[in-house]
Amino acid sequence: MDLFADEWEYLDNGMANAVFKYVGNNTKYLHRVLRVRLIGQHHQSASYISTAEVFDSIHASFVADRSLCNLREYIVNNNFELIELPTVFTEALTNTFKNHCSINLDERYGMLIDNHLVTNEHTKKTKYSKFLKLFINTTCDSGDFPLMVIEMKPKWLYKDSIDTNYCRNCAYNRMTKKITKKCFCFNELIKFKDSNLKQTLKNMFPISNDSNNDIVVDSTEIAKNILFDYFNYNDKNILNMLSLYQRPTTHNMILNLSEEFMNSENNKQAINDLNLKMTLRDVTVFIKFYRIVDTAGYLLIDLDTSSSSSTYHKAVGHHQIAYKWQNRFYCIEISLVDLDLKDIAGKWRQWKAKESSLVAGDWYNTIDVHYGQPCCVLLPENEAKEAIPTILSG
Ligand SMILES: O=P(O)(O)O[C@@H]1[C@@H](OP(=O)(O)O)[C@H](OP(=O)(O)O)[C@H](O)[C@H](OP(=O)(O)O)[C@H]1OP(=O)(O)O
Ligand SMILES: Nc1ncnc2c1ncn2[C@@H]1O[C@H](COP(=O)(O)OP(=O)(O)OP(=O)(O)O)[C@@H](O)[C@H]1O
Repeated sequence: MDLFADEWEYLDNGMANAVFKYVGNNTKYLHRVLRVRLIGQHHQSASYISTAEVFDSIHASFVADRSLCNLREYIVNNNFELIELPTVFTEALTNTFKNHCSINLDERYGMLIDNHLVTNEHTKKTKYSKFLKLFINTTCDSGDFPLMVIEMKPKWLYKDSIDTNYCRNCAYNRMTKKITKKCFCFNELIKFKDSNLKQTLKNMFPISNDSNNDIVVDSTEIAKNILFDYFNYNDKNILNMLSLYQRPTTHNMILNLSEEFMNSENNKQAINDLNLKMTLRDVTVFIKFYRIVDTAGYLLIDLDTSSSSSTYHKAVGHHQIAYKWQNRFYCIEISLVDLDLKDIAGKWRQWKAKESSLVAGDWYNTIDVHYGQPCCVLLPENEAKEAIPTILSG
């Protein structure tokens, strides 16, 4: 056995999983995290979805199935690996980290994933909201630019109806008081009429008055410029792609769910599709930034200088793009994690109840001046179709 609890460090956890970072010397686990299931509401119920099932569904839905091929490389990039966890290891991990989380000891498997947060004691972490975090390693390995990582949970990236004032994210955040004053909305990064992408990026990453660290201020500015180029000129950007695959196939899909619909054999495909859409409405996106220089200071990637944008860019793949900004070269690398299949049989009633509360409370419409003006007004469906490519080529 080569798994030892004292070689793992607790990183974070959500509702269903805890994530541990490897800090030992075994090359097999270097730069990887281990994701294990927690004891939760449903961990002993018949509808519990195990790590092995999550792993198989990621493979079946996002890797083997070509219909979601525009997301494939953001997922393959994680190098997901299913590993069997010896009971002694899980027990030791549970004991060591019992103050942080309660691991499900019945689970036989964990998932190894590439570590996207290469944090250390020099990392400055800024949590702008529950849905947006920025990590900057203030020690610069690569030229004078630090390694930066943005972690975002963009949630629902479309509007079901153009007639409502707020999108689901804004309506839901107001209803649940998760966010009481809006600074930005992820839907503003999706192309829409009169969008002001530069202002949105400013609102997303405000420079705090007490920030006297030049590296943090300068690198955040560079990252904002690169992100502007990425969201403005790249129609196949990750948020456009998520938006495309998240959209419901019928109007009021969740509100119309019923026992009859859920129990009908004829609806199996529609139910699986909805489950996939709900999974994609709850994913995490990591965007890593670094400067490209090799040890001798030479450029590693030839850049396409014919681009119309102010920064020059070249796609190594959709998930990895090189940019030139003020005569320096940077790379962004994008990964998609937390692609857990939902327990649809156990959850659809909650989803319907949430949607009913949003509608009953008129949260999509009533304008709340304290929260901020709604500016998540998306393009009408016919124009949106033109803005977002529907050709699903690889
Ligand atoms: O209902 P939502 O939109 O609040 O989403 C839940 C998430 O809340 P959030 O919006 O991130 O604050 C919630 O996130 P947190 O654990 O609260 O960070 C879960 O992701 C939950 O999914 P699951 O039960 O773990 O499968 C999510 O539940 P699902 O609706 O995806 O089933
Ligand atoms: N590959 C990774 N590299 C680095 N950190 C990670 C990685 N995957 C997850 N994390 C961190 O661990 C946290 C919890 O992980 P994760 O989102 O998978 O848990 P979860 O229980 O599924 O969350 P949720 O309840 O939101 O669905 C994330 O917010 C992120 O900060």
